[in-house]
Amino acid sequence: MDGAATVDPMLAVTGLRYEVADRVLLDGVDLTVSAGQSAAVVGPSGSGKSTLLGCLLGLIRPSAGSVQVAGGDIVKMRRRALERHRSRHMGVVFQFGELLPELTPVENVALAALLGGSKAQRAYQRAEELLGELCVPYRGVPTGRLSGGERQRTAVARALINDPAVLLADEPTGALDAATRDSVTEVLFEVTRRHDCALVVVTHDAEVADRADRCWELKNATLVRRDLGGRS
Ligand SMILES: Nc1ncnc2c1ncn2[C@@H]1O[C@H](COP(=O)(O)OP(=O)(O)OP(=O)(O)O)[C@@H](O)[C@H]1O
Repeated sequence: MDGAATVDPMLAVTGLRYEVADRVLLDGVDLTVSAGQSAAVVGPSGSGKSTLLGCLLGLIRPSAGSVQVAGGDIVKMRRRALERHRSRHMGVVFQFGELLPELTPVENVALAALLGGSKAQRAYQRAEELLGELCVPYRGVPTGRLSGGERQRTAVARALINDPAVLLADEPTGALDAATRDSVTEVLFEVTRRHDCALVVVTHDAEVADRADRCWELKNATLVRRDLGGRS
């Protein structure tokens, strides 16, 4: 959908329901995130956080509810339209980066733009800019040779390359040591503000959850607001 930059909230989830086997994993889940804002989703293992993220990405189709991304309801979209919408308006950072280790960081980041339909010169130029902004060194060596933190910053650059309205992160610091975790956390929240994205981060990491504007716990299939040390 064009003109997404003017649509806010960038992400609006309403009445989401999903059941698997005989268990209801999501029931009446509502979540709204505006441009430049962040929401953390926490909860015990098995509570359904990955399932929720799958619904937000359009990889899992809920049995009820809507997921408005940049003004378009992805639940109602057919596969091709959904893939286009996702590539155009959503960026994802996974726990282990999910980058291609043989490609350079520039190639990994540019690839997402090329798949999104960008011209090669523009894709590579933008990839260089983003990697510079996120302080990824050695942009010409295979990504597999970078440190864990550098790889995650490359993954953040890749998530940003198509100027997404919505940024989703699944345990982005889960595989990092404490010092690296802090720098990746900083980058994630900083780019959310600078690039005016709506960020949803699923995390077990209290430090990450604490940085978000809002924190929600997935409990008994619904999202319950968690207090962040007195912040509202
Ligand atoms: N297709 C499926 N068939 C059967 N059970 C499923 C299916 N998908 C998810 N589940 C179950 O639903 C529950 C929620 O899974 P989910 O991966 O969303 O939890 P989670 O909160 O992300 O857990 P973790 O923090 O460990 O990653 C789990 O008990 C899982 O085994």
